Amino acid sequence: MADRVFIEGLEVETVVGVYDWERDITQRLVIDLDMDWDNRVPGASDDVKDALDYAAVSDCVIRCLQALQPKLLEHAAEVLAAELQRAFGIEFLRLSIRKPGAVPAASAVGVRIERGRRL
Ligand SMILES: Nc1nc2c(c(=O)[nH]1)N=C([C@H](O)[C@@H](O)CO)CN2
Repeated sequence: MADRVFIEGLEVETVVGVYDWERDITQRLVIDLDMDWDNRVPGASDDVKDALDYAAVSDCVIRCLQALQPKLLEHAAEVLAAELQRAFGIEFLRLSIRKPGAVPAASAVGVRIERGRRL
């Protein structure tokens, strides 16, 4: 299945980081998601109930990360991937989390994972 629903550059402000000083502030994370979904069904019905609703997924990402307040980006990615697969029935997804301010000499650092089985 080559069909996807994607979200790029979703910005989430949350407590994140391993150091003590990071637990007292919020920082910006930037999320990219690429999710397998059979778009032929909503393509035929023109009904959002058949679609993977990118607005609902975006809300879920923001709520999940703000509740989790992770130390590591790896933990954030793992929990987020599992929650999105469970809540929306996504079989396979690619997820990256960037932390733009973390290494001043780099424009961004982060993690990227793939979870699930391709459709
Ligand atoms: N692989 C990782 N390395 C580091 C992480 C992380 O989440 N994953 N986090 C930090 C600190 O929180 C850093 O971002 C503070 O600037 C260091 N390395």
